[in-house]
Amino acid sequence: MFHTIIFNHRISRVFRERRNDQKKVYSKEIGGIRTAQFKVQQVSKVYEGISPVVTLKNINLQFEDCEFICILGPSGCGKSTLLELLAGLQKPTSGHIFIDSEEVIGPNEKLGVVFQDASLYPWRTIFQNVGIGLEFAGYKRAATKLNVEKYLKLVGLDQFAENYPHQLSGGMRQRAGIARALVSSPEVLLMDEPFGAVDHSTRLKLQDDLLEIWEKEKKTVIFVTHDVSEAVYLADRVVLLSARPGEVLEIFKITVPRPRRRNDLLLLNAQNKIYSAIYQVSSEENLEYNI
Ligand SMILES: Nc1ncnc2c1ncn2[C@@H]1O[C@H](COP(=O)(O)OP(=O)(O)OP(=O)(O)O)[C@@H](O)[C@H]1O
Repeated sequence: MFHTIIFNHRISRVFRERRNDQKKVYSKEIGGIRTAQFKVQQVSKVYEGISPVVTLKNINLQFEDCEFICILGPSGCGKSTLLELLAGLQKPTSGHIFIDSEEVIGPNEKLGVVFQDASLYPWRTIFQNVGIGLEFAGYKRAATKLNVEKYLKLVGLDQFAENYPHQLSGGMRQRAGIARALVSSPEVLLMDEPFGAVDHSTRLKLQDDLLEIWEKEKKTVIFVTHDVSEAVYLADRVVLLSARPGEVLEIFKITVPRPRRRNDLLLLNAQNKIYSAIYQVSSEENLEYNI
């Protein structure tokens, strides 16, 4: 709920501020294909307090257009913090994040975010939840309706537009969260363990659905997970973070052709390579990975 309030408050402010000067360009591209140059330069994050928590250290990353990146790491290594920095929901203590050479200093309409708990308003229907960003941005009802319907269909929820979140399963609520993030045509989709709270078979189905959406929508996707098999199945590249303070330990390029089969030996090999890297570090430095 904390995420929901912060997210919606900041998003609505940003949308309102930019509405007038960007509306023309933005409406042209709504529903269309937009991609971005997205990079992270020397980013560190320290949470100040009685005992400051150094969470991320010297992160350098560059994301390619339409790339599917998974950020993998042990519990508490700073994955969610990194995603919140990328989303502009928090500021780095040092370093910079750029999208299309514009520094990310707050929520940005080029970035769509999906959290672990879907963060839907319980008093709004699924249609109203998905359309909330466009509503705040002042889009005309007809344009909003067209886009919301398009994305509800894409995530398989067109029959549930008038339902309320409590009338949907956890997996369906996550789909609604994905539709809400996509409806404003972001260039980058940021996902923080979006399937962490659903059962195993729903999770596998959602992974396949997400890949199908990604193929159709051509977005850069940055997906946080602590599940090695999920990362390897989804990603073009897997960024492995160390235990806190999170540093980039290794980046694995997953070259297994798509569509992938879960029991493909090449995928299993890729998983083993990542496990080896994790265990090597664990035994050398006594790190604990909850994977
Ligand atoms: N707002 C905050 N204030 C102070 N410390 C924080 C804050 N948010 C996170 N932390 C600390 O930063 C560290 C990283 O937290 P974060 O949630 O980013 O990790 P994570 O890798 O996503 O963990 P998990 O996989 O368990 O969700 C933790 O030690 C956490 O206690």
